[in-house]
Amino acid sequence: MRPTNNTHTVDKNMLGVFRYSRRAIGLVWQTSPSLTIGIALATLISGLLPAAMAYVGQLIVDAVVAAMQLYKDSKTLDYRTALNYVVLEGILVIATAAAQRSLAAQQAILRLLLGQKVNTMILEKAQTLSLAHFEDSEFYDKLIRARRDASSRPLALVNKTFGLLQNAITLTSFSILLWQFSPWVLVLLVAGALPSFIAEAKFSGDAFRMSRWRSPEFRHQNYVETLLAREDHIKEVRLYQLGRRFLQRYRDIFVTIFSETKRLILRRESWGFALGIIGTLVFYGAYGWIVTDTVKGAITLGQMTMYLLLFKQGQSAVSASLTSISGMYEDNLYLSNLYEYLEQPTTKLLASEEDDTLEENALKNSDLEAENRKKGPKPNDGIRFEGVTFHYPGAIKPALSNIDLHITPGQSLAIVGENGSGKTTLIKLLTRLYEPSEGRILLDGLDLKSWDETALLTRIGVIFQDFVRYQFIVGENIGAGDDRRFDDEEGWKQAAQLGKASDFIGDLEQGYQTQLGRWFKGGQELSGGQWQKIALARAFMRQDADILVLDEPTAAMDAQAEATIFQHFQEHTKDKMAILISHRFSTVRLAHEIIVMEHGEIKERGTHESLLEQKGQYAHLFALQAKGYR
Ligand SMILES: Nc1ncnc2c1ncn2[C@@H]1O[C@H](COP(=O)(O)OP(=O)(O)OP(=O)(O)O)[C@@H](O)[C@H]1O
Repeated sequence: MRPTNNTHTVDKNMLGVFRYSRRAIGLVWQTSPSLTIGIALATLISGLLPAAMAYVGQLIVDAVVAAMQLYKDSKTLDYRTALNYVVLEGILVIATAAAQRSLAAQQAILRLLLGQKVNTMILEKAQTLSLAHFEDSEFYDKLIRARRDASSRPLALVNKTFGLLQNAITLTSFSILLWQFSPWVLVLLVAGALPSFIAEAKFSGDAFRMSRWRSPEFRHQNYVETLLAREDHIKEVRLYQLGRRFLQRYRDIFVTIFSETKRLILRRESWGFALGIIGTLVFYGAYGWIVTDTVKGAITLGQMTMYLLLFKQGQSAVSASLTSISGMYEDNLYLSNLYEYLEQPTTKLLASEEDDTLEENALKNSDLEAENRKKGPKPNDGIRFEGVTFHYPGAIKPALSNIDLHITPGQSLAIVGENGSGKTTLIKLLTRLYEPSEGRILLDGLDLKSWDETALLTRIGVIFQDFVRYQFIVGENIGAGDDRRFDDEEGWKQAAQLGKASDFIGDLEQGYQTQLGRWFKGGQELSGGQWQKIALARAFMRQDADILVLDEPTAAMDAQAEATIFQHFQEHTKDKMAILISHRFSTVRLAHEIIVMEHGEIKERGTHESLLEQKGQYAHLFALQAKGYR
């Protein structure tokens, strides 16, 4: 993956380090205005106190020198002034500690709140993205990168911005004091720091860009880690004795990432050292200058103490600023990545220009009433596929070509075909997970893309072959079929009855309250067939849905159980549309209409009897399977 343009822009423009600071501060402000103000105040106080302490230090030394002189001249002992200053400095030290502790506490609290906020934003955005986004590996990398460090980076950027501000305040107050010595000292202070600043900014940019290019490798390594350590993978990895091979792969990926990272670290540190020396030399040159001026009597001993302190602290403030800047650069690039993800355009499924019929154009007008999108102009017309062709993003061959279909309420359709013939893809288009590349799909006479999403989805109940096994309690696994009745215990029971799951649920010690899966304490694992019954019950939970789709969720059951379930399913979906994908002809034959798919096209269609008469592919496969059962 190559760096994007905006990382180049940041690279070219040194002020780029502040690019996202405003947004990060905005984000922090939204999270907690009071904490933001608290942090700003604590920062300001921490910034001013060092200069005040240095100044009091000068007053102490000068008071001591004056008191010594007084004692020498008149034998009068008066150390009250000096001691008062000592007390004052003690108070300032306590104030500094208070400001720093309060800063640390507020930052820690804010980190928790901000982490939660940014993660929620990332997850909310994920809900608006299409399935294609998740299948796109580059986009997936973006998502992973955005989630990694989500809790720390924005706050780190704010802390560093404030830290930089604090150092700027400190350095400005130092400058005011140093100005009295000589304006040239200030020029030296800035000039000495410049080379290191440039080097830091450059290397931080390099480090981030490298982590960006390396993102696929990191993801690969994470994946191998999952294979080696996750409960659902370990079984197969053990039995096939793949552990050693995968571990080697894990190490190999590290080696590729490591050598380049190591080179960068070494380069960064050696340049940092070399350029840092220039800064140190300049500082100590000025140091010498102050010492000689004191010896010559141009400044007092107290002033010398103060200037030396200012110089020493100035040096650390400058190096702290450099560290902040280099860190900020990385944080900024992280934020650019976060915003790139958050600003990813989401596909709008409404109105495309090229639709033909007048009726459609009228419907797809921009002022199309929201109500019109909740029902079609021809109720009970059912589902129509009209010349539907579909290419997966990046695929050369279409997964579906030129599909025409019509299913009316009360009808059931079975889809058969070899693996990869396009059966699941057809369902993905029907459920609007993807849009057709050509042609259109209508429900009750209205194009799917014009339908209001919620209105459309409440009409469809689907159980895919890779349905989700929620690591929740049994009841919630069923309730998930209808969000409005998620906790409806009566509803769970009825649906479980229809899905033939109630018997085995009754045998579970805690019935519907049994925790499922192994992820959480006390969880109970189910057999493949039992999970499928739970999934079926979930489909039955969706009472308002009049399009029900079963994409092979019964494959782990025996043929008899599958046929009984489908029969049962049809009885309870009398005026609904039922679509079944199955490789079992004993079930398929029960459907009103059957289509046979091959390479994304419909090869044969008809009832079981008419297809047998055609003596085509269907008849051939049916005979083969029947022979197997005999
Ligand atoms: N997300 C995807 N991205 C790209 N190509 C895909 C994707 N999903 C499926 N395909 C391809 O589309 C074609 C149709 O796949 P589909 O899943 O619809 O087949 P199917 O008939 O349901 O197969 P099976 O009986 O094995 O479930 C296959 O060639 C497959 O490789």
